Amino acid sequence: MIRIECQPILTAAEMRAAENAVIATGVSVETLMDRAGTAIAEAVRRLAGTNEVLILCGPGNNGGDGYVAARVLAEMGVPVRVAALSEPKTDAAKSARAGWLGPIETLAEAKHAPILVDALFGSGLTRPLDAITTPTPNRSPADAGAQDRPLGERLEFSWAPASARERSVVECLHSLGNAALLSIAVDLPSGLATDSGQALSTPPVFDLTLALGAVKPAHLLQPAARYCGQIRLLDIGVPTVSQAEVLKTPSLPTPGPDSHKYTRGMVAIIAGTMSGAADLAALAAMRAGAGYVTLLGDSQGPPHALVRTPFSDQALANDRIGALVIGPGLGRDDTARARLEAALNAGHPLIIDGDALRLLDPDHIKALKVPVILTPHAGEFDALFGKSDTDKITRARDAATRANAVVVFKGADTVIAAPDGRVRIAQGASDWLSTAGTGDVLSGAIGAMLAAKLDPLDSACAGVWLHGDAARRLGPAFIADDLAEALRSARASL
Ligand SMILES: NC(=O)C1=CN([C@@H]2O[C@H](COP(=O)(O)OP(=O)(O)OC[C@H]3O[C@@H](n4cnc5c(N)ncnc54)[C@H](O)[C@@H]3O)[C@@H](O)[C@H]2O)[C@@H](O)CC1
Ligand SMILES: Nc1ncnc2c1ncn2[C@@H]1O[C@H](COP(=O)(O)OP(=O)(O)O)[C@@H](O)[C@H]1O
Ligand SMILES: [K+]
Repeated sequence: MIRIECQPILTAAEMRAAENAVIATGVSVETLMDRAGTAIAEAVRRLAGTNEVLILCGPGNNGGDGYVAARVLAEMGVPVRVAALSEPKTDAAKSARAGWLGPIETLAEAKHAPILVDALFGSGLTRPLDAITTPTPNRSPADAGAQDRPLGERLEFSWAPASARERSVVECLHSLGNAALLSIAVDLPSGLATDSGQALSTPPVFDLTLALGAVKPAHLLQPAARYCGQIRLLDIGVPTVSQAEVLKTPSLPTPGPDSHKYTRGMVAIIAGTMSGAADLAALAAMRAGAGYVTLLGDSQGPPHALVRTPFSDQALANDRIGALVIGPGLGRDDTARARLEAALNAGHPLIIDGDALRLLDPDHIKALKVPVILTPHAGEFDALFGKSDTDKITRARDAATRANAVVVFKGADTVIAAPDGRVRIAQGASDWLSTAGTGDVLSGAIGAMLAAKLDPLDSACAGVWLHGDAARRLGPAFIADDLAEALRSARASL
C-alpha cells in the first residue's frame, strides 16, 4: 500500500489506455486482474486479522478483482465470503469468478461481516446504482444451504428477475457498511463517477479505498472524495504518467549565513476597505517565511515587524518587492479600482485574490506581462470564468490557459493549474478551514513563496500545502489568525 502524495492522477480513459499499453506487450487482462486481486488480498489480510471478510462482487472487472481477492484470501486461510450483484459479464471477471470455489450469496440477502470489501463497481460506472434492477438467483444460497458448503464445492445458479423483497444496491451497501468494523473499497467506492467526482449514487463512507494502478480524480474531487476515507495506491505493474498529480510536500529554501531580509523575499500586501483581511495575508506571509512584509494602506496593531506604509505609487515602485498580493479586503469602490490598476502596472509578480478577482476579466489578466497567480473560490471562479458543469480539473486547466496564469481553484478539493496544462490536486486538509479569512491567509502564504523566487506553480503548491498542513495541526474551531500563526509549525515540519 503506497501513500498517494505526488502520484499521477489518471482519468478512467487514461487508466484504460495505460492498461492497454501493458496488455499490448503480451500481459493478459487476467494477469492484471490477478495482480490487482492479490494486492487487495494482501492489504485486506493485514487489516482484517482473524475477522471474517465479506467481498461484494459486481458484473465488471471491479467484481473480477473481488473474486481474485476472495480466492487469494481463502488460500491464505482468512475466513471470506462472497456476495454477487449478478453473474460476471467480462471474460476476465468470468475467469476470476471460476477461480472462486466457495459459495456465492446474493447481494440482497448477504449477511454482514466485520470486514466489508466493495468490489461492485469501479472506474466503469456510468449510471446511478439505483437504476440497476438487481437480479437475484432463482434459488437463494440460504435455500440451497450454500453457507454450509465447504470451500471447493461449486454452486451454480441461473439468474432470475428481481423479486419483490429485493433491496436496492445502495441500501445493501449502506447496511453492510454500517454493520462492518472496517469497510474497504476496491479502486473506488461504488457509485462514484471516476472523472468528475460526482456521486452518481450515494455510497456509505468507507474507511479505506485501495486505488488500483493509479489515483483517479474521484479520489480527490468533491463530493466523491468524502466517501473514500484513507486512500492508498496498489501497484499492479502498469506504468502511469500524467500532467495531473497529487500535491506533494514542498521542498523550500531555508536561510543561510549569507541571507538577509531581502534575499528571503519581500512581499507587499495592498489593503482596502476591510484592512483585517490584508492584515491576515501579511501575517501569513511573515509566518510562511518571508523576510520582509509591507502593508500598503491603512491598518493598525501588531505585529510590529509588519512595515505599514500609506498606499502610494511610490511605495509600490519599490523594486525589491518580489510578490504583490492584491484582493483580500480590497473592496470594489473607486479606490479599490485605482489601487488594482496601480498594482497591475507596477511590474511585480502578482497574487490576485478576493475582490480583485471581481474587478477583472480573463483577457485583462492574460495581457499582463508579469507572473500571475489567481486564487478564486467557487463563487469568484464562476464570476471570472463563467459557470459550467464540467469537472473541476478541466475548468481549472482551461481557466489557467485562458488567463495565462496559475489558477488555484479553492475549496475542500483545491485544484491548482498552470497554463501549460500541469495540474496539482490537494488532499482534503480540514473542513474547519470553512471560516472567514482563511483564503486571505492562503494568499499571503503563496506571496511568501513567490517572493522567495519559487516558480508560480511551485509557489501556489507550496502555499496550499503549508495552509493545509497548518489547518490539520490546529484541529477544530480555529480562526484565520490561528491559521496564519500555525504556518510557522507547518514550515518547521519540512
Ligand atoms: N481493465 C483492466 O485491465 C483492469 C481493470 N481492473 C478493474 O476493473 C475496473 C473497471 O472495470 P470495468 O470497466 O469492467 O467496470 P466496473 O467493474 O467498474 O463495472 C462497470 C461495468 O458495469 C456496467 N455498468 C456501468 N454502470 C452500470 C450500472 N449503473 N448498472 C449496471 N451496470 C453498469 C458497465 O457496462 C461495465 O461493464 C477497475 O475499477 C478495476 O477495479 C483491474 O482488474 C486491473 C486490470
Ligand atoms: N471544507 C472546506 N470548506 C471551505 N473552505 C475550505 C474547505 N477545505 C479547505 N478550504 C480552504 O479554505 C480557504 C477558504 O478561502 P475563502 O473561501 O477565500 O475564504 P475567505 O474569503 O473568508 O478568506 C480556501 O483556501 C479553501 O481551499
Ligand atoms: K468498488
